[in-house]
Amino acid sequence: QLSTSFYSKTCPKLLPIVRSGVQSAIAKETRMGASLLRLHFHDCFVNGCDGSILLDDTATFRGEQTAPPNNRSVRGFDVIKAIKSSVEKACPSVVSCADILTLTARDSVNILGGPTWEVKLGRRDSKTASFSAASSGVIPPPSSTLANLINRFSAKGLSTKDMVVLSGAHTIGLARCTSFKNRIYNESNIDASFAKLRQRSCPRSGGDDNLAPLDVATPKLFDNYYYKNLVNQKGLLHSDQVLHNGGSTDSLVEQYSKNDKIFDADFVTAMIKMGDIQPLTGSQGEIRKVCSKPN
Ligand code: HEM
Ligand SMILES: [Ca+2]
Ligand SMILES: [Ca+2]
Repeated sequence: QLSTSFYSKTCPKLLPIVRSGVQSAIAKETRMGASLLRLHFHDCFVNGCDGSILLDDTATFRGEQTAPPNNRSVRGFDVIKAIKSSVEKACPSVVSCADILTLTARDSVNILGGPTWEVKLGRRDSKTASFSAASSGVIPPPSSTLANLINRFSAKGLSTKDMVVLSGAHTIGLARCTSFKNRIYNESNIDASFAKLRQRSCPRSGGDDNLAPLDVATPKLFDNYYYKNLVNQKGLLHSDQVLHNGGSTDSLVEQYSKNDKIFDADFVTAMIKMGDIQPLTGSQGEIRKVCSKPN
């Protein structure tokens, strides 16, 4: 159903409009590339890539933005809003927010030094969002075991390999102290000097919103250092280090740590698969005029 040429007649300028919006957002703040990539992941894992995460809460509706995996953590809504308004000027009521979000994820990866690929388009927007689905554990928490990560991705039709390679998105961006505190104080499969370094800005008590880079080596570049860190026991999240902790995914992590080309190629394949999760197509859903609310 989805196709790379979906808007080629109806909105021929779409791709350059989105790319320049992402470019200027990243020029203002590098982290925004990471935030947009994560937003797409958190959209796709909750009832498919349908823009549901973009819907704001109202007095009578609680959507996904305040669910535990998202609350005080996901960001980038203003950038999506600005890009959508440029797209609406060029082609009113034609392009879905779900597709715009998918394109921003692709452009973010590429602008920060990663690969690019052709994005399949034609997703439509949901008319609602689900606080309960977003809170149910479909998006795995950072305390996850390897078995839980494998299961959660498998439930979305993604393989263990897809899970390991998509986790490589943690080559960019930041995490809050609360997401890694237990690991840096209580775990033993962590490089001692790395744990000390992170403890400096993440105290045992308090500081929960203090930020640290997910990739200690090259936090602003989309590369394979995430995997090199894991081999050296410098994964920030518990859910990062379980990918290289004597289990079934060690060899894949080692392969990606040594070969950036294979990482890029497998990442592209897995991103396309993730973008294919349960899209609304045809006459399902709608094309929102504003991404934060249903028409
Ligand atoms: C494998 C399971 C995953 C877990 C358990 C996980 C967990 C997390 C956590 C806890 C954070 C930090 C949030 C905070 O402290 O505010 C984070 C950040 C991030 N995640 Fe994941 N994640 C996973 C997979 C993914 C995937 C598949 C992608 C994208 C393809 C992704 C992209 C990101 C990015 C880019 C950031 C940084 C965001 C920013 O700086 O704004 N993650 N993730
Ligand atoms: Ca969704
Ligand atoms: Ca990096």
